[in-house]
Amino acid sequence: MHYISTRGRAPRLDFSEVLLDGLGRDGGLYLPETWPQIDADTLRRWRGLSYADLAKRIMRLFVGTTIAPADLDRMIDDTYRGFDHRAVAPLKQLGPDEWVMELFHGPTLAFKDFALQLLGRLFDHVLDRSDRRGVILGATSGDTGSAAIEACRDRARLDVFILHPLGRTSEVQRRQMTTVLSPNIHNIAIQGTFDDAQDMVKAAFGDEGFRDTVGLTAINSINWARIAAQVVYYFHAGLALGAPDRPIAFSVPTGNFGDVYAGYIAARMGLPVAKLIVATNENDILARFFRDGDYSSAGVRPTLSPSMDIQVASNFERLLFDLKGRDGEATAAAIATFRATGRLPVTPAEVAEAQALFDAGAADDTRTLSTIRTVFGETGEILDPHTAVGVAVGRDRKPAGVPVVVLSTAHPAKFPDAVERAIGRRPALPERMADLMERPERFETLEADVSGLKSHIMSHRRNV
Ligand SMILES: Cc1ncc(COP(=O)(O)O)c(C=O)c1O
Ligand SMILES: N[C@@H](CCOP(=O)(O)O)C(=O)O
Repeated sequence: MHYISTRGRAPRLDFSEVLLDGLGRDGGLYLPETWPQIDADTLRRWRGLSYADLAKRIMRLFVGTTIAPADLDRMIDDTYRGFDHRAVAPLKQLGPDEWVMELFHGPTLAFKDFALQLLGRLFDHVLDRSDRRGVILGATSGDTGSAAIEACRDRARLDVFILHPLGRTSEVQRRQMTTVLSPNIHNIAIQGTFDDAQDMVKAAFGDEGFRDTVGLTAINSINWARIAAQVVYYFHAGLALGAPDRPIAFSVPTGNFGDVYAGYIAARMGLPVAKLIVATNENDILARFFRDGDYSSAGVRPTLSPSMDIQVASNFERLLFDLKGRDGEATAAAIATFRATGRLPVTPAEVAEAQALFDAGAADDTRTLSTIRTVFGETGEILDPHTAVGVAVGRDRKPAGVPVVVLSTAHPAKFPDAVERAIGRRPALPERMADLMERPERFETLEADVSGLKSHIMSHRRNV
């Protein structure tokens, strides 16, 4: 399996290279040269596999021969053994034809653990094999950061620099990052938004000298390996509900377009997906695109679902590449126009092609709170605000006669203030995190300026 860049000017790489390189050297994002295919008979045979055994089969298609199967299998077993629920990604029925897939049973209580717990192990394996060291640089709106830190803390070959937007995460999210005092972990609060932080990460990758000097590696979903690992749970849910003999829809709370893009890949690989419902909060650039073809930037507004307070959705470029007929030049030109004018040029035919699989909607904070309240009243289940956005939009846009699985992306205890506003009770953190609010914190604050960031990394990395 080989990988190519959405902008068509970066070298073709194998999985291990893509894992370490992260972002293409032409500024593009890597994706497979061709989509692996899984036929209906194979899917039927895979019914009933454990989560880890399914992950081994799917990840092998993406990893190819660059990692020995026995090593990959061992890393996958270790990864999902660390989850708190025996089913790893359990499905819970909320109502007729409506399910939530709980993706928050990993160490940091959000769906990011599915990929990042595996990535931590993959990084170690590949760096060890080549006797190299690396610097991870990532941006977070709250959940990727803690999942990356948990996965990579105390790893001898890695330094980890995580940028979060100052004051724009929940307190639990911030503390999950800043109370990890391991010497290889460096938390930085940026005076700006998540979009500013993500731009800084991309700009640092764009400086080839810096990138090569420190051995820069990505943990955001710009890294293909992140997306690959997230494809697995779409198959897991689909198989549990009757795939390949029954199509299902997914409603996915969306910000950076990584999670729902993994669903798109599952569909491209052969999972019968009736619709992928893109559910945003008031930061609705993606909902506007899939409803009206309008991908135009607007300022980021803080909401009760802060992890989705994003208006430049990184992975959208991967879908755009397919919509543009896999033409790297055309994709690069469209992104450059978006950057220059704030509006993405797309044709009506491209929008129609996207709408064949995707639908979308947005839910504001009032709707988020009322959905948490309603679902609690109906079922006793407590949703986090991101999942509530997924349920609200899923209910609005549900295709008739098709079961909808809402991706439940975070544990409600990560957002106790929002949940309390909705139902008057604060969900408790798991016992292992009960003292989180008392633990000492460590982080630096920097301006949203990439040269300051690069100097900070040069002077704080240990791997020299
Ligand atoms: C809890 C939660 N839900 C949903 C999302 C949106 O996921 P994506 O950015 O992959 O669209 C995120 C972060 O991005 C998140 O942390
Ligand atoms: N919501 C994310 C934003 C970063 O997204 P990623 O999937 O590209 O890492 C977060 O919690 O940080």
